[in-house]
Amino acid sequence: MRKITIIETGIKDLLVIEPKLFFDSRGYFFESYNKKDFEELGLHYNFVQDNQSKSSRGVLRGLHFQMNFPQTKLVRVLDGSVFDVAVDIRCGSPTYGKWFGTVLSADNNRQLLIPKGFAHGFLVLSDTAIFCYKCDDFYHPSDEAGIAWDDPDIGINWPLVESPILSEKDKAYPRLNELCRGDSYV
Ligand SMILES: Cc1cn([C@H]2C[C@H](O)[C@@H](COP(=O)(O)OP(=O)(O)O[C@H]3O[C@H](C)C(=O)[C@H](O)[C@H]3O)O2)c(=O)[nH]c1=O
Repeated sequence: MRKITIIETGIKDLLVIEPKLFFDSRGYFFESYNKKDFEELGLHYNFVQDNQSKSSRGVLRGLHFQMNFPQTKLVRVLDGSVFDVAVDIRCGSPTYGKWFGTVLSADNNRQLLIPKGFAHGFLVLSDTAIFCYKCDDFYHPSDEAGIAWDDPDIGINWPLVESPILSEKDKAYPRLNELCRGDSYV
């Protein structure tokens, strides 16, 4: 019995994944990742690194990607809720520059499968949020890159109630049109 449901996002390869929960008098159980289920759905990834971060309400982390060592990410929320966003920056993609956002929370247990070639970020909606994710390549600090969270050409509709809390690094990222012209990154 397959224990995940796939929800299309309108952007090729970017998928929302809903796990099947098993409830009983003690609470619930679900498999947060099963390689066999993924492979039966044609989703062939070899995740090599798990990450976890905790953030307060209003924190926005992103939009990040690794330039030469791009990572597929399978992201979810263990506690609280976030508005999670992925932007297609695959040069030449028919949905290049298109964004998709969805609420990931400890209540909906939804996950977002973000393939290589996307920039990723999230805004914390709850008092705090614990965010965790699997990556299919390792962290390469010198390879980190990013796009301005408020790039007007992308036009992400962040559910902001006030200015987000950003790292100095995230405040300084360029707009997408400064990154990619034609079929390659500049
Ligand atoms: C990403 C990463 C970071 N670090 C260290 C480097 C810094 O000393 C510290 C915080 O790093 P950073 O400010 O880049 O963390 P985030 O802002 O959460 O970055 C992540 O947030 C967005 C949403 C992503 O999708 C990326 O996975 C990642 O860029 O953790 C590591 O040691 N390993 C890692 O894989």
